[in-house]
Amino acid sequence: MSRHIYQHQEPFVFENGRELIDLQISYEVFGELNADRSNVVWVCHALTANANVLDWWPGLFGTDDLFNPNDYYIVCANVIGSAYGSSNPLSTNPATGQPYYLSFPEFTVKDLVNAHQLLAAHLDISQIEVLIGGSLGGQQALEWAASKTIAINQLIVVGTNAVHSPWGIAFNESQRLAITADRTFYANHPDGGAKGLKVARSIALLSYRNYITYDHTQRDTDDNKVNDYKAASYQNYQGEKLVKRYNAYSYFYLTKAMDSHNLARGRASLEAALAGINCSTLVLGVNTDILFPVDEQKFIARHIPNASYREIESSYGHDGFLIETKKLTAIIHNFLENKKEYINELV
Ligand SMILES: CC(=O)SCCNC(=O)CCNC(=O)[C@H](O)C(C)(C)COP(=O)(O)OP(=O)(O)OC[C@H]1O[C@@H](n2cnc3c(N)ncnc32)[C@H](O)[C@@H]1OP(=O)(O)O
Ligand SMILES: N[C@@H](CCO)C(=O)O
Repeated sequence: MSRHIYQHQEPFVFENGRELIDLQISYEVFGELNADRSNVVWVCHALTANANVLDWWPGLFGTDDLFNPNDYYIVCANVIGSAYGSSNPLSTNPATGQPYYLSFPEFTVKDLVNAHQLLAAHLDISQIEVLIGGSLGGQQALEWAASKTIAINQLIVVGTNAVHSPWGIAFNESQRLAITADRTFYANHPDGGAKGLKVARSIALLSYRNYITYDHTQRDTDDNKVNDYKAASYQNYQGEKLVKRYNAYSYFYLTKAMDSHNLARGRASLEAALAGINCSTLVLGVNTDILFPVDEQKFIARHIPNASYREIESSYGHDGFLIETKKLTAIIHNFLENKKEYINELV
C-alpha cells in the first residue's frame, strides 16, 4: 500500500461555478500496474469511508481476496469533502489562512467524479478494467461511466441509484437538521456539531439496517427491563463511534452531495444517460435494503444495454454491501469470468 496526495495545479471549478485554487486529492494504490496497463481496479468509496479500501472492504479487497494487489492495480481516492485527506471544509482556505468550515464550496457527485478523473489523468490511467462502488460510491461510478471520459471495461455498482430518491434526501435532511440543531456547528471549531453528528449517525443507522437486523442483534432478553435497552445503547454507541473518527462539516457537505446525484442533470433523461453507458455492467442489490430499494438497481440494469442484475440475500439491509463480502465475491467472480452469460439479461 502507498498513500499519496495529488495536488492539482490549476483552479478546480465546481458545477456551481465556485472554485478551489488548491485542490488536493488523497489516494492510495495497491499492487503494480501491468505492462499493458490493463489491470486497473478503481474503487469509489461510500459516505464515511476512506482511500484504504483494504481496510473498509475486507473480504472483497485484500491479499487473499478477489481483488488483490498481486493481480490488480487497485486505486481508491478520497472524495472531496471527506474527513480523510482530500480538500474538505476543515482544510485551510488560502485566502484567509483559516479553515473553510461552512464557506467551503457546495459540491455534487459530478464534482467528486470530475476531481478523481483529474487524478486518473495524472496517474496516466486511460483505461479502467473494473470500476466499482456501493451506495454513494455506486453513484460516483455511474457518473464516471455516464461521463464517458475514460474507457471502462467493467462496471460494478452495488446498492445505489441513478437519481437520489426523495426518501434518501429526506433521511439526509433529517440528519442535517440534527447537525444544525447543535448550535456548536456554527462555532467554526473542528469539533463543532459533534452532538448533532452523533444524532445524525443514529438516524442514518435506521436506514442502513432494518427491523430484522435490530430484532436479531438488539432484542433484550430481560422481560423485567423498563430502561437501558440494548437498541438504545447501540444507537448511542454507533453515533459516538462516528464522532470519534469524523466531523460534522464533512458529513453535512457529503450528504448534500448525495442529494445532488441525478444522472439526468445536463443529459436528455435518466434513461438516456443509462442507455449511453457502454461497458459491461453488473448491478447488485441487497434484498432488505430500505434506503436504496432493489427496484432502483433493477431500473439501472434495465436501462444500461449490457447490464445484469443480481440480488444478495442479507438481513443487514443497505450496509449488506459492506458486510456480505462472501456473497459479493461469488457473484462478482462469476461475472468477471463469464461475462457473456451476464449480458442483456432482462430484470
Ligand atoms: C478509521 C476508521 O474507522 S476507517 C472507517 C471505517 N468505516 C468505513 O469505512 C465506513 C464503512 N463501514 C461501515 O459503515 C461499518 O463499519 C460497517 C457497516 C461495515 C459495519 O458496521 P459495525 O458498526 O462495525 O457493525 P455493527 O453494526 O454490527 O456494530 C458492531 C459494533 O457495535 C457494538 N454494539 C453492538 N451492540 C451494541 C449495543 N447494544 N450497545 C453498544 N454497542 C453495541 C459492537 O460492540 C461493535 O463495536 P465495535 O465496532 O467497537 O467493535
Ligand atoms: N455505512 C456507510 C454508509 C452507507 O452507504 C458509510 O458509513 O460509509
